[in-house]
Amino acid sequence: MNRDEIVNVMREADCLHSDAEVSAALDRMAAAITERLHDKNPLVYVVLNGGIIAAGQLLPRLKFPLEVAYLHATRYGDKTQGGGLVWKVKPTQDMHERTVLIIDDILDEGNTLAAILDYCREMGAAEALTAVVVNKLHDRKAFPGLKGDFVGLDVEDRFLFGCGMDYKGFWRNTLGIYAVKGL
Ligand SMILES: O=P(O)(O)OC[C@H]1O[C@H](OP(=O)(O)OP(=O)(O)O)[C@H](O)[C@@H]1O
Ligand SMILES: Nc1nc2[nH]cnc2c(=O)[nH]1
Repeated sequence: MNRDEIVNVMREADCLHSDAEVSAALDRMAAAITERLHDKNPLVYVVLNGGIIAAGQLLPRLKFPLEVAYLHATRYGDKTQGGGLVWKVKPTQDMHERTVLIIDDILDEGNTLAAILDYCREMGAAEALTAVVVNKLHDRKAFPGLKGDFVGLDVEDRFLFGCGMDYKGFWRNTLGIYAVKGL
């Protein structure tokens, strides 16, 4: 790890959405999730690592009974382009006949969430929905029309970090959303 590089990336980054804007988006998401799921006793899966901030911010805004669990699936590593999805931890709870909500930081190409949704449906979930803070705007989605069910903000097609998204493993720990200079 080159600490100067990590510090400079933040210093030079463009802030695309401030803490306050992300917080307002999370409020809107929580209201929409509550309206849809308040009486469903959902099983909520956090997608590690990126979903950690989204979940930490969103879950306390949901004032109804739910269960929380985690899974770990990754396809970017330290790179700015995704590869094949690697399951590090598969879901362990029985999701048969359950309403499942998947929380992640970003729907970019959507391969990650599409694979997780397929898995939940194979495991017998009654319905599987997704909540993402960010949807990246471009025409490279895994399939046409792929969308999150609950989306905070649409963001331009740049390499992002913050709010759970990392730059070489760092800077997940902000609420605001940043784009790397030149990417
Ligand atoms: O829509 P996609 O193009 O599939 O990309 C979205 C995924 O990429 C990031 O995870 P990453 O693979 O970087 O793993 P991490 O969360 O552990 O950093 C992010 O947290 C999403 O899970
Ligand atoms: N850090 C980060 N991870 C991602 N995973 C998919 N898209 C992105 C992105 O723009 N930034």
